[in-house]
Amino acid sequence: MPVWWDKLSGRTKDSEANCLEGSSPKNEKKRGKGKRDCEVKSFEEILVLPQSRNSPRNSRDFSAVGRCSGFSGFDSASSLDRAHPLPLPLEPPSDQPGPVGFVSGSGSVSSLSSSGSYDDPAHVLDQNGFRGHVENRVLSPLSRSPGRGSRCISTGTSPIHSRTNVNNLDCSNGKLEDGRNEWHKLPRPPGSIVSPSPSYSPRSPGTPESSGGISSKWRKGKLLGRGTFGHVYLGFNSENGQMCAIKEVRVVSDDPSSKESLKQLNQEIALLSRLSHPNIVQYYGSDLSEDRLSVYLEYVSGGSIYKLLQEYGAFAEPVIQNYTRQILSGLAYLHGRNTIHRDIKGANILVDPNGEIKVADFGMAKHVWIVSSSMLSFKGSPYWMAPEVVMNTNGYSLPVDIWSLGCTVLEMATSKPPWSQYEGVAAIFKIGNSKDVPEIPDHLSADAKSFIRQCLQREPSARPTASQLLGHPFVRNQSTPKATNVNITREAFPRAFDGSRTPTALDMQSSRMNNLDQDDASRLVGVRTFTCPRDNVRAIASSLPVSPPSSPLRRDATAHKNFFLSPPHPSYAVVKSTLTHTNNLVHPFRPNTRSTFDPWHEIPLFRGEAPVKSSSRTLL
Ligand SMILES: Nc1ncnc2c1ncn2[C@@H]1O[C@H](COP(=O)(O)OP(=O)(O)OP(=O)(O)O)[C@@H](O)[C@H]1O
Repeated sequence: MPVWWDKLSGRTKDSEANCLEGSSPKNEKKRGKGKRDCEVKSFEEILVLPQSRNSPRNSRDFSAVGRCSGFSGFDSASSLDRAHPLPLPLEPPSDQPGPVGFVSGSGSVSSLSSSGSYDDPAHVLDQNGFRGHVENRVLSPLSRSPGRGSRCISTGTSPIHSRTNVNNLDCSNGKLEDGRNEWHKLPRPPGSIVSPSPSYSPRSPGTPESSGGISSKWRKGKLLGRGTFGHVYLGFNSENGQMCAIKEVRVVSDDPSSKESLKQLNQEIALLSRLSHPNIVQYYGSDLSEDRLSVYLEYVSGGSIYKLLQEYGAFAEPVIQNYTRQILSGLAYLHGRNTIHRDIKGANILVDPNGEIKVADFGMAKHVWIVSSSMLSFKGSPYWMAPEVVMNTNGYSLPVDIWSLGCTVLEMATSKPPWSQYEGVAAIFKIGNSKDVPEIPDHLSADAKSFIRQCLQREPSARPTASQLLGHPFVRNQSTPKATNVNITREAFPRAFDGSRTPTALDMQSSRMNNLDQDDASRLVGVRTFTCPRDNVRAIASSLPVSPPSSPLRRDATAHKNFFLSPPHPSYAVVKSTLTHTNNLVHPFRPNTRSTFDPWHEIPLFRGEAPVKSSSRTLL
């Protein structure tokens, strides 16, 4: 559980106990005083409280208003805008890397409803049936120990195990003070991460724990970059020499843009805290201090693809192949967890000095959620945006990332995103209203062209999935041991690795290519004559997080639209029908099948297939 959680939730033994006894309406009626104690304030309520009364600028005061174990969201008025409760990451028992603790007894799922988290797409069961960080709250022994009037026995020698840091998950032995075993072990969900604390690094085993809370472990260093939602600094742990990236958003109680930034960062935490993959930037932990929310992330020192392109120009094809394969690998993992990134572009893909790719910036990411009604918002960066996002007719789903990947491959090949010859608004209409696909440069190999064409199919259902694309010859024909990554990357960007230039992060700020500028915004607002996507463009203008925080696009970001998602990606159905017609094939998308059939050879195989009908609707 992050250090700040208790600050926010203001747990007391009594209130916690009442909360943990279950918060079903039935129980709440029974509990009387307990109900009052357990009353959950939305984060919005917390943020708008007058300074004189429980000022949120003072973290102690958060505790006075944020009772129990959660809050219902930043904007309780809108189910779409309902924020994710800040996640409660778990520290893995040091001696038990596999299983996680499970709280038995009264720390029931029903207590979770008080946080409103059931309404939250990021808290639904993933395809493996695991509940992500909602369950973390249940799983954490600490989430209930205070409420039971007991505290955990600390077995660690580090001050991290002190009582003041109970929320740092010090109950690794699963025992309460009185020696009772209060939790039992469950198998860890596949792909789940149970220890997103900064001291945990899956690729740096044996990292010693440091004293104090999460924030006290890290000293803030130089500015690495600025994003739409805050600043990113280098963090250094002077006890163990480890580095991290600290993404910070300021908490300003009555500032809507601060609220939006917090919401966005909160969403990023919610998703990232459940992910662990070599090609996805690793989440370490988070902390809410008096006036800012900080997220601790794996530090990726090479900068983004966008930045490398700005500095060194277009990449050679082997580099593109290598990076693309790694991005795909990250996407396949993400999509396998029904999560859409929604903002794949060079600026959000980081490269480490070994040439290892890390997909970053999950502020836009969403869990695909099957529900009876749905709402989607326009999100993404215009030049990388899939047509279905612009058109907003049938909703969208995982294939939007595949389109954006195609755009990113073009970006790597030309150092510019597709449609870059058009102004932002014109590009949006080009994407949404025309039948054109971006130009593919002649100098690319046939495999590269074929790969890009596959990604940039206007019909989302025709786009192969990330897993399928991993079998495409463009990325399949690589041997990519780590050393190869290093060599390819060193060769392509010698100065990035010889110390002759340390790229500054400030020059990473968004360019016109990445973001609509203010002029674009005014023009967007003024658009009246377009027929088809006019409403969509308006919605984009008001909800796209593609402009600087000061832009009216950001300040007036209120519009969201209701619509239903496309049916599930039907590529597998297409494959199935293909198999019916081509007897021998076992799996046409994997190399070395019995047939010599190459699914990537020609596109028409995927064309003209009607989407599989589905009655389910998906919420983003
Ligand atoms: N893990 C990291 N390691 C190193 N640098 C990072 C890391 N995360 C972010 N940065 C730097 O900070 C910059 C801004 O980060 P990021 O894009 O995540 O912020 P954001 O507010 O979410 O941005 P956006 O405007 O794209 O939504 C990046 O371009 C990069 O230079």
